[in-house]
Amino acid sequence: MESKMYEDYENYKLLFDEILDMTEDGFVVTDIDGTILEMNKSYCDFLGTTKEEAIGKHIGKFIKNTKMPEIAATGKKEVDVIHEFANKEKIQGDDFLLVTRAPVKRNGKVIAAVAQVKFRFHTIKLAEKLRVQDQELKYYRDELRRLGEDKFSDDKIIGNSKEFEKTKRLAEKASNNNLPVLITGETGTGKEVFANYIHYASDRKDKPLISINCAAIPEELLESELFGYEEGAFTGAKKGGKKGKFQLANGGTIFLDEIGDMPMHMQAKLLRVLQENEVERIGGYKPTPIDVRVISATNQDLKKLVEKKKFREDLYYRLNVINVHIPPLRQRPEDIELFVNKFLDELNRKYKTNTSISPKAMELLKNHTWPGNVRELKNVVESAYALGDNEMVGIKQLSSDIITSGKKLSSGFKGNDLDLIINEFEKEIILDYLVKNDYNVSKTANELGIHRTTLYNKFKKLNIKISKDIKIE
Ligand SMILES: Nc1ncnc2c1ncn2[C@@H]1O[C@H](COP(=O)(O)OP(=O)(O)OP(=O)(O)O)[C@@H](O)[C@H]1O
Repeated sequence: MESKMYEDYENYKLLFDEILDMTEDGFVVTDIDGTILEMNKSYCDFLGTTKEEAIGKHIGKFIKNTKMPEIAATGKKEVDVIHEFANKEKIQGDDFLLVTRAPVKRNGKVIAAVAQVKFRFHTIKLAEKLRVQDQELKYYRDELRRLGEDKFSDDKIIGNSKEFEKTKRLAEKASNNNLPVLITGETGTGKEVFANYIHYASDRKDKPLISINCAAIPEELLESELFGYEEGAFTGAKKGGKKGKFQLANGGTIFLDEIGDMPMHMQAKLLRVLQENEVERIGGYKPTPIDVRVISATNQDLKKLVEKKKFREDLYYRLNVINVHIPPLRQRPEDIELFVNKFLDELNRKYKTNTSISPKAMELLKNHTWPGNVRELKNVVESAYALGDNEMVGIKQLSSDIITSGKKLSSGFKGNDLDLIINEFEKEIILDYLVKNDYNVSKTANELGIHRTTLYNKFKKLNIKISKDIKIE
């Protein structure tokens, strides 16, 4: 039975329009003379017109060599014929179209003509465009990987002191297997740099390296961050649940930074994951198998934490299969110069300058004890560079603690007379502070923590003359 809707012309038209606009092919309906009765959006777009503009006009206005009146006149259908455009200037790139045209008959009499236009060439071009884009994407992906490798390749890790070379060789060995690695070292020694290096030198390099700082995440969130949760696992749980870092790192590496700060109950859960090689999301009942290489790092003495019962002994042994220890900077002063030059190079490249460092300033940096290690050194170089005049980083740009700590170590004993040595040492410090403070005596006295009069007395005793011509380098 014919639906009421089909009897209603207006409803039928709406339905017809909707269907026509769904297809990417072009459709046109004309009366027997070629006046456009309907044209869908795809075809309008293709011809650079609109429905409002086209309907009621003769099709020849848009397609000069149109065959629609001919179809109506002959009453013959044409399937998938090639149509070459005469008015190319209007057409967006396609010279040919595949067209099916048919007369519409009622009681054997032609009442209209319809045509379906397949934008095949359009599609072929689109496919070609996609192929080119795909190639580009592949190129950039490879490039990114190459950059990643480059970033963490052996020679990008600064340091060639004997101690440091040992560490590098161990890390290189670690990258050839899948065993757990524990990286130890004081803050700022480059533990994260090494975790990156091990991952990108391993055959997991094309898979993710996922890092998590166990100290930075609130205790109550750590479990869901590491292992994920199912939908509805707790109030506020995201729809669809959430993958944990272990799942995200599947096939790759997880870097558990500051592992010494992991709460005891999480340590038990972590141990289970490492033993079973599977994770269970919070609120889940089916564990998921995982293949993840674990690298952890700490600046704490985990052994001591084990003794104090703050770290599980079984977990400690499971994580510490390969121990990569990074020596503090003060134990490898030979590397300091390399770092300073590298950081200055980076700044020069970034800001297109040519700043160098004075030998005296370099000497002080080499003699500083660097409690904050490489991170501290990097900050010092950056701030000295920022304070300088773009040509030279000198003592003036260094902070007083670097000058004093550097001096203490650098003033080797040059004579036998203790007073003489002390005087020489004192004179050097005062001169450095004077230069740093632009020969402002009050400021210098203030920074040295002595009275101005005392400072003047020292000038006399040490034969220091206040003049900007004083050369200390
Ligand atoms: N050998 C190295 N070569 C190049 N850059 C380094 C090296 N070691 C450290 N750095 C740089 O020093 C800074 C600190 O390094 P990183 O964050 O890896 O230290 P960390 O030991 O993980 O510190 P923390 O214990 O505080 O987390 C970074 O800017 C890093 O790029």
